[in-house]
Amino acid sequence: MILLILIKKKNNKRLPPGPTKLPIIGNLHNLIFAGDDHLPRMFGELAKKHGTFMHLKFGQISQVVVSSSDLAKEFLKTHDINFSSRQDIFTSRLLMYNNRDVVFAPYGEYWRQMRKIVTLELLSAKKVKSFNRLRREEMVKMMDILTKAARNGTSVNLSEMFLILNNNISTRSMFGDNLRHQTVFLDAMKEVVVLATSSNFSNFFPLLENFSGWLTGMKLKVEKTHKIIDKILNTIIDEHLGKINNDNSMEDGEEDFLDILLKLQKENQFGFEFSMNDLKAVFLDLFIGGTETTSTTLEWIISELVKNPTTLKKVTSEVRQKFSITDSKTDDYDNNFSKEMGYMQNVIKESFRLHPPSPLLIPHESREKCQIKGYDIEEKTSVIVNVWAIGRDPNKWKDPEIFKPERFIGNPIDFKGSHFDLIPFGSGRRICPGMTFGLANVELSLATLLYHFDWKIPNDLPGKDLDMAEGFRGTLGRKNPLILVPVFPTT
Ligand code: HEM
Repeated sequence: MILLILIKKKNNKRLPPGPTKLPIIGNLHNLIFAGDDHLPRMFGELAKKHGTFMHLKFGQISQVVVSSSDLAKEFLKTHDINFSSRQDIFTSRLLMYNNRDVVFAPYGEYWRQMRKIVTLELLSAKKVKSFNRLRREEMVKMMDILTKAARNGTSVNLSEMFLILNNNISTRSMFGDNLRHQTVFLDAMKEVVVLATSSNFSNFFPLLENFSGWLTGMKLKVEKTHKIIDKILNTIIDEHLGKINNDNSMEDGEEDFLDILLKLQKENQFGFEFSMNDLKAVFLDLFIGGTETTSTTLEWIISELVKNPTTLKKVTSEVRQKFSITDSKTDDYDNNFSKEMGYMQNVIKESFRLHPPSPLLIPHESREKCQIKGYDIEEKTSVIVNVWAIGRDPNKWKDPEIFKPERFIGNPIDFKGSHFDLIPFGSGRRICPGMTFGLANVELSLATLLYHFDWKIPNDLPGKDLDMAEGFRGTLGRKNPLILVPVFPTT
């Protein structure tokens, strides 16, 4: 009898519609058949059949996928507090010191405090500005390579170059100019990024994670990578500790992220126990959060501009009129310099609309059961917001597949989190805290690239022939690298 009541109760739940679920695996077959190649598109296609509010089951994980701006607002604004947690997944737990970072920390006091510190002490507008000199030096390095290529008429792999540029800016802001550690750190981090973002069996069957992690060899792999990273971090931290102990006169503007975290820890400024492992977890976040997202953004903007020569001409003309060469050379140019370049801002918005680097945000998790639009959402449901599909929604955007920055002229919509048709950084409590840092890199790089060079495809192919295939690897980048020839402007 009790069993019957329980079954009845269970069946009474009104879940959002979704594709047929198979016993045990649920909808894992949908994932397997689609491959990992383009998850946002796969979810977008399923939404066309089952609706913008969809329920799936991946192994043991109950999953909701939302694909409209109205629903995004429900989850990220109206019910934000309930959906501000994260799933406790196997790989991130092992890599991120038991999820003591910001990205993967569950909602709670620890996450709130850490987020406050990251936002106010590390990624504030003032701190971002303090890295202007460093950013400018990295631009000069990039310019040297491009100038040589322009002189020789050779092509450059811009995808690789943008990744190196943003890696360098990240590592230098994080722990200074130690090139020896920079190379070792970057090599190990490549592996961490792959492991942290890859979907794997153990994450779908948490109850079996020890067994499956061992069976697939994933546990061993993650533990090995974690050990390597931990060792490198310990060395970098020891050196910084030595520096701080020997020199208490460090100016605000000279401090890198690690200096600040260690200082706060030493002064016991956290108001709670903040161990060395906690510090290392937050430190890794800043690198993972900040590099690929930013280089992918640049990659897509330049791709779309080369593909659309009229837009390229228009934005180049604006940049060459308004971006003074001294902007990139003086130490204290204002980060607001690009606000004067209204059309360039629209180009960036339009690129975020079509190519959000983090197209499914980072999955949120419900803290308790609730009802949305008459559907039951259970506790610990994982929520994916398909920002990629929202940006291409034909009900919201005219000619959604066409790159047209003009659509933003006289249109107040921006990407700061209050317009749900355009949320590349998310919205609400979990919105990206690194927006200012990321945009500073994107804007200065873009202005520099357009100010100094014209761009063409190798073998003088027309822009419309540029390959624009997308490849999803946690971030949504180009499937194939962007290879272009820089040309000195003739006027
Ligand atoms: C163009 C550049 C960037 C884009 C498009 C981007 C996008 C995002 C998105 C979509 C999220 C998830 C929001 C959610 O869960 O709803 C996120 C979270 C986060 N990002 Fe970024 N990001 C960028 C740059 C950065 C940078 C430069 C940093 C740090 C240096 C950073 C650090 C973080 C952190 C720590 C989180 C986790 C926030 C939390 O869970 O509370 N991001 N970002």
